[in-house]
Amino acid sequence: MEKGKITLTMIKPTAVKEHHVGDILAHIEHAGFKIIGLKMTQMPKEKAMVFYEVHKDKFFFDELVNFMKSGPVVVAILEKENAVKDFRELIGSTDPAEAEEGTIRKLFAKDKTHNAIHGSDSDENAVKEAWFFFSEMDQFRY
Ligand SMILES: Nc1ncnc2c1ncn2[C@@H]1O[C@H](COP(=O)(O)OP(=O)(O)OP(=O)(O)O)[C@@H](O)[C@H]1O
Repeated sequence: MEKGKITLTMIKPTAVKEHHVGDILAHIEHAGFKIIGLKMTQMPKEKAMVFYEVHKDKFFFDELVNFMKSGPVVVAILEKENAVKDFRELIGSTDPAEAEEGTIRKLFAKDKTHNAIHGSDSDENAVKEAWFFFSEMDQFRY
């Protein structure tokens, strides 16, 4: 797993429940990202709290954690040059009302909390988040 070339994404519970997993993964692959790790999982409250720890003092933290633990998520490690920056462009703004046309959040998000998808915000966090969800044998080179 090469820092600078990977990002971590998570398709959030509402998008999974509404059967958008296939469409979202197709969107990601068509944009040139290679899936090098992939799984469905459900985070217990403690794990969701750790994942979003940087937001623990924000007013939306409880709502965010409760939402993220509410159902299965699909997590993937994605590989591409400039993965973090390019992926954040592909997903669009946190608030879907502000997201550009054609972005994943514009297409599939409902509101700021139920915003369909996560993307790492730095190369450091991408690596950290990849190890948070995937062991060595679940990360692939091909
Ligand atoms: N003002 C807000 N009201 C409600 N929820 C919010 C707000 N700001 C952020 N969030 C929630 O917290 C998550 C993390 O916030 P962050 O600022 O890191 O946005 P992001 O990087 O676009 O999203 P993510 O980390 O999920 O990729 C957002 O995806 C969103 O679900």
